[in-house]
Amino acid sequence: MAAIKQITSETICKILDWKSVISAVEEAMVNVSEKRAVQNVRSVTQIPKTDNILFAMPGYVNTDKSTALGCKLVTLFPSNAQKNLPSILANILLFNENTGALEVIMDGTEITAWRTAAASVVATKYIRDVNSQNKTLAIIGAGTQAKIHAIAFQQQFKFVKVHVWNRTHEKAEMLCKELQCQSTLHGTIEEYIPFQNVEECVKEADVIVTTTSATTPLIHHKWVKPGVHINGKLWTKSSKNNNRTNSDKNHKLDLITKLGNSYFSK
Ligand SMILES: NC(=O)C1=CN([C@@H]2O[C@H](COP(=O)(O)OP(=O)(O)OC[C@H]3O[C@@H](n4cnc5c(N)ncnc54)[C@H](O)[C@@H]3O)[C@@H](O)[C@H]2O)C=CC1
Ligand SMILES: O=C(O)C1=NCCCC1
Repeated sequence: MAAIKQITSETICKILDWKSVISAVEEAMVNVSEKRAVQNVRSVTQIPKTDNILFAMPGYVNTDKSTALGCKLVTLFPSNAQKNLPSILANILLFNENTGALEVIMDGTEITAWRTAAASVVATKYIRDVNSQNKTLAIIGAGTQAKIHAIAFQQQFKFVKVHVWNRTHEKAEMLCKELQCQSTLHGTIEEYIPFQNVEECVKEADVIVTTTSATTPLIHHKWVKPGVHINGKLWTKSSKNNNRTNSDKNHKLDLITKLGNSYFSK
């Protein structure tokens, strides 16, 4: 049996670039839709009496360009934040499609983070008229997904303002400072603004990304502009809270399009 190849996070980080990742994610979505890829529903193993979860995410793709059989194994340990570790850690296993032998184990944490933001970019690209309308992006949260969404969205769309709200305001301030420094270094002119209040953060937004682990809604539909595009990035035990927005009988959020985890309201 051939030796199993191991690809570390250092190597993965050197390889990833936004143009390739966004185009690969878009291609993967098309392959799933056109049945060139098999993507079964992930299995969820929760460790009893904890919030800790192991997800198994298998997949197979067969196109003119490539064939691959793989499985991503992801852990979600929410209390890792207090240990200075990412709450989501992932590894990806690739198998020989003729023999089933394991050939590659690669770090999947960065790939998962980039893939998730790239999926939001693709959804936003198709649902919004990105060039003429997207002036303000609002990000709810200031963790891993908040930062990577800010980077991916600015790479693709160049919003003039990026608003950030987080439960702990200092973290929103820190993220804005970090992103502002990076944009200054790159000579771009966008403004990163931390908000104390969620309503103020989202009310002018053309696109919203929710990136928290909150289990109750944080945004009320009455606060958002007509036509706003909302990307909901999350995992909860209760799928009914999955878009982290609120609506009631009199003011219904009208979901006219759903693509992956993304919603558009009119
Ligand atoms: N990191 C990744 O690669 C992926 C993450 N996700 C999902 O995205 C969401 C965020 O993940 P990460 O950014 O990795 O986590 P993180 O641990 O880096 O950040 C979590 C964020 O949620 C906020 N938060 C937690 N509980 C809250 C509450 N009750 N109310 C308001 N805010 C609260 C924190 O302040 C922080 O901003 C999670 O639901 C996760 O399952 C989904 C796919 C991939
Ligand atoms: O890879 C993904 O997609 C994940 N979604 C929810 C949390 C675990 C990873």
